[in-house]
Amino acid sequence: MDSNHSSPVLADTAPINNSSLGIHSSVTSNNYIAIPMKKQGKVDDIFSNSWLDAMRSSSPSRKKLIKSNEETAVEHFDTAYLSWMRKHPSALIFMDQIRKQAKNKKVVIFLDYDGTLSPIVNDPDNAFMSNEMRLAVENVTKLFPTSIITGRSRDKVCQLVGLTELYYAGSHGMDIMCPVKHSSDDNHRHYVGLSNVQGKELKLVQPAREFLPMIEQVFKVLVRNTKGIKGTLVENNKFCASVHYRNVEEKNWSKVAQIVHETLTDYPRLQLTHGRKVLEVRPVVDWNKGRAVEFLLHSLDLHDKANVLPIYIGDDRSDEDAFKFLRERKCGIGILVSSVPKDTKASYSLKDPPEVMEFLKAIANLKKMGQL
Ligand SMILES: O=P(O)(O)OC[C@H]1O[C@H](O[C@H]2O[C@H](CO)[C@@H](O)[C@H](O)[C@H]2O)[C@H](O)[C@@H](O)[C@@H]1O
Repeated sequence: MDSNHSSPVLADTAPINNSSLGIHSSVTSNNYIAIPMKKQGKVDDIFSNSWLDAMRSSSPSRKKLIKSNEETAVEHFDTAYLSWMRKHPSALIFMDQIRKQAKNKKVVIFLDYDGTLSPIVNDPDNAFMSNEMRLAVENVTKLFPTSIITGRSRDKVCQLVGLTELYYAGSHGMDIMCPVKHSSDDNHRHYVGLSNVQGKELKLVQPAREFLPMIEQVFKVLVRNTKGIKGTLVENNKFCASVHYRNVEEKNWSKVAQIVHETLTDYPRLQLTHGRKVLEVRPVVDWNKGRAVEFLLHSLDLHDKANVLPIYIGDDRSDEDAFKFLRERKCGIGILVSSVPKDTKASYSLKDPPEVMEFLKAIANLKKMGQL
């Protein structure tokens, strides 16, 4: 691979038309789903098709070993994974290529939390990062400007990460705490206030602030409406509400989808995105993890393409907005964390959080040895 952007660009839209029902929904490359303004026809059909497909594919598990004979256990899936890795090579194996791209540039690190720094677990409250990972992140923050960009609320992720020398963007980038900008700030309209954290003056930027009461309301409605479905968990992520179905029996997934769908018909200013076994309800605003990366680069005065190399590591569909931003910017490295082949705009891949940790250690070592 000769550049940051040599993997194929994906088709922008995978249309899902239920035109016979008078409903036109589509999943875009950003994974936003248009919510039909009014219900028509048999809504059940919708959930048995597009939504359910998206729900099933949201967090695929690795296929089990299939023994082809006594001696060999062939993991058929590996063939597909290896072929996918030709397009999205391992950032660890291709570290030297990354080092060359970063040479004489200021590296800026962006990290997603769940599935990137912490393993995916059944209970979101138990998604802890290991102490070794925390140390690896801490070492990186001492060498490179580093931000965490997550779907979780900013408060929650600050608590989970527990490090102060980095910047946090919660609610898929809609709640950013970052340095006070030195030069012109074209996003000043999103500015909410100043905060003093351990003697450092930081500013708070919340582009969807007006939606706060609406999200609080829809959160309560979703909790009430999904109460009867065993295993459902609704999480309040401040500027979005996440409806988890990881612990719901698959036969009930269509019920979860239907409830979320019906709830959203009362909220035309909210939209739905899919994450890993989670339906994310968020405001219809032109803001996402990609916009957050762009905003942070400006706030850190690190938007100069000639001298700065942003590296973004994430595992989920919402991270695709950041990968897309870097790809379109033609400067930056997107790394998808996945142990299965996935459509992505990232250039490189890492298999799982332990590999992310190895990558963070490796890039920190290169810097310490003066090779970056
Ligand atoms: O942007 P992220 O940091 O990746 O956050 C996305 C969502 O992550 C969390 O949910 C996911 O991880 C859980 C814990 O491992 C898992 O149980 C769940 O199935 C995953 O979807 C978090 O709980 C959500 O609020 C975030 O939006």
